[in-house]
Amino acid sequence: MRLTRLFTIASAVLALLVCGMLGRLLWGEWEHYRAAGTGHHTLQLMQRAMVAAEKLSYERGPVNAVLGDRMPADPARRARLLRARADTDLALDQLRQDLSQASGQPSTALAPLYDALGAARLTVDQLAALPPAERTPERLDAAIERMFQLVPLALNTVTSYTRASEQVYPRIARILMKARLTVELREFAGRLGSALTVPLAAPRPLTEADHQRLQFLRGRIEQLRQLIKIPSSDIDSEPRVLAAVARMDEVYFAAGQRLVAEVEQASRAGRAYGMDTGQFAQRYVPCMAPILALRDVLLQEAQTQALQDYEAARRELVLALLVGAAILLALTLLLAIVRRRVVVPLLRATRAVVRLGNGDFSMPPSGARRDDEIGDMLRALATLRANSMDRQRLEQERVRLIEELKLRADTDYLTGILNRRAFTAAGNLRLRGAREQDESLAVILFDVDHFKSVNDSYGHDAGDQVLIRIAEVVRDSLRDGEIVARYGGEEFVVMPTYCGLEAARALAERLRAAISHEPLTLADGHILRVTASFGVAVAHGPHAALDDLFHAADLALYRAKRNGRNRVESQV
Ligand SMILES: Nc1nc2c(ncn2[C@@H]2O[C@H](COP(=O)(O)OP(=O)(O)OP(=O)(O)O)[C@@H](O)[C@H]2O)c(=O)[nH]1
Repeated sequence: MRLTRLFTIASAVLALLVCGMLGRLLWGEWEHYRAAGTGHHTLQLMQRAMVAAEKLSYERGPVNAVLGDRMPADPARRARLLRARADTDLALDQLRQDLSQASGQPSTALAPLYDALGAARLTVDQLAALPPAERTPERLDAAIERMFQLVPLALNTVTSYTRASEQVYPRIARILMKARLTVELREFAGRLGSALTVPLAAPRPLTEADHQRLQFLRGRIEQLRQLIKIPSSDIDSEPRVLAAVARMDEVYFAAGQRLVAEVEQASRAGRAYGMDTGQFAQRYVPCMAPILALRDVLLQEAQTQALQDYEAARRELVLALLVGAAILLALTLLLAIVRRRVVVPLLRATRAVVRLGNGDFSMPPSGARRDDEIGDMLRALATLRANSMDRQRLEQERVRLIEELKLRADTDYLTGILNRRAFTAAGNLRLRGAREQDESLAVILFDVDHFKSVNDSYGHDAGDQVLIRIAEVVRDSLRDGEIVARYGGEEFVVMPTYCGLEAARALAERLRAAISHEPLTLADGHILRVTASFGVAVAHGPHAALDDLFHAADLALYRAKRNGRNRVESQV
């Protein structure tokens, strides 16, 4: 797998793993934050439901007062009942609104309670409209029982929300439990007061059943009191909570219970009660207020803790977001650095090595100044490149020298045209071609006339200049395929392309004329004119040999010399 691909896949896998991990972490924190928000809201709902239950309990006091009223009815008692009902309705409406808001649609959770409340109020109103004599104990019991049934309906709502809050806030579950117990305590305290409604309204002495009922309710109330007092969390030792509990003991369990005991004692002694239902309620109901005050203190503590949890969850979510963003940023930076500092230089180095292997030095390795392992590698690569370039240069020099040597082996050192060895080789090749193609091959041998006198008169260097110039003149006069060589001393040989004797003679004549007409200017300014004598020979047929051809040309040249020089002779 290519390194870039491997790096891309590794980066993607790493990024996925980190994102997954961060996603899981953030999701957990988000859930915690959302649950804390929902739980906080639920706690508020629970508080509302408790208030509604309390108002329903409270409404029974004015109901008892109205039911125990004589004729004509006391307008103050009526007005208090209407106020109590309005308070209950307001509390229920607020609870209904909050429930609707929480579920996002109109809530029907309180429908059974509303129905029962409407029916109970109707029963109370119908009974209150009757003359006191017709308000029989059975009718009064039935009306009060209907009112009793309302509180459990409201408390069901309280109970379900208490559980919901406890799930989100296990830490404050014990506080909520105690708040719930105070609501129950208030309810049973209310029932204790209501148990005296009928005897006070009649008025009549308490029956044995009344006593038993009072005994049962007192037992339940004492049980709830003990449960509330059991230390279960740090909150129990909070000064505010301790003060609220002491106030409840002092007001309800001392003054409130004493009032109930007074009625009981009066009944046992056969004395008049000295108060009717309304007067009793007026004294008894305020005694229950500290129970609700304790509930409110506990709920406030629960709210405070829930708010702290909500804030803590929010802080943790923000912190997790920041940490997540920092991790992603660090990972991105790390991958970018690894890519820039390791992967890219490695790829460039690889490309440079591959090019070096192919003899291409056009890509110098960059970053060799780096002070790390990659820098070491790039420096080694630069050294390798320099060495390879040196080696290539040496190799080219060697090839050039070999070619030069080869050229020198084939070239005459003075004139630069072919030497005798190279001409013999070329001549033999061409002779073989002539034999194969059944062609004629000619040789023109010529020799500078009286050359010794040139040397003698102007010096050996001047003689050399003459030889160089004659070679130039002849070379310039030849066409492609016609070869000229220095055969030795002042003797030259020309081999035309395949041709017969006449064509060779014509060429020899042209060369002779070119040499004789060319004025030769020496280095010292002297102008010379030299001539040359030419011998031409032609070979043909399967048995033609180069030596024979030269020999024949040499004989013709000899004849040209003998016949006066500066002329062309051919074999006979
Ligand atoms: N400067 C110079 N002279 C050379 C070279 N090779 C041969 N010679 C001279 O060429 C002369 C040839 O002289 P000869 O063989 O007597 O012939 P010639 O004087 O040309 O007279 P003919 O050939 O009969 O016309 C000699 O003096 C050689 O020394 C050379 O490379 N350079």
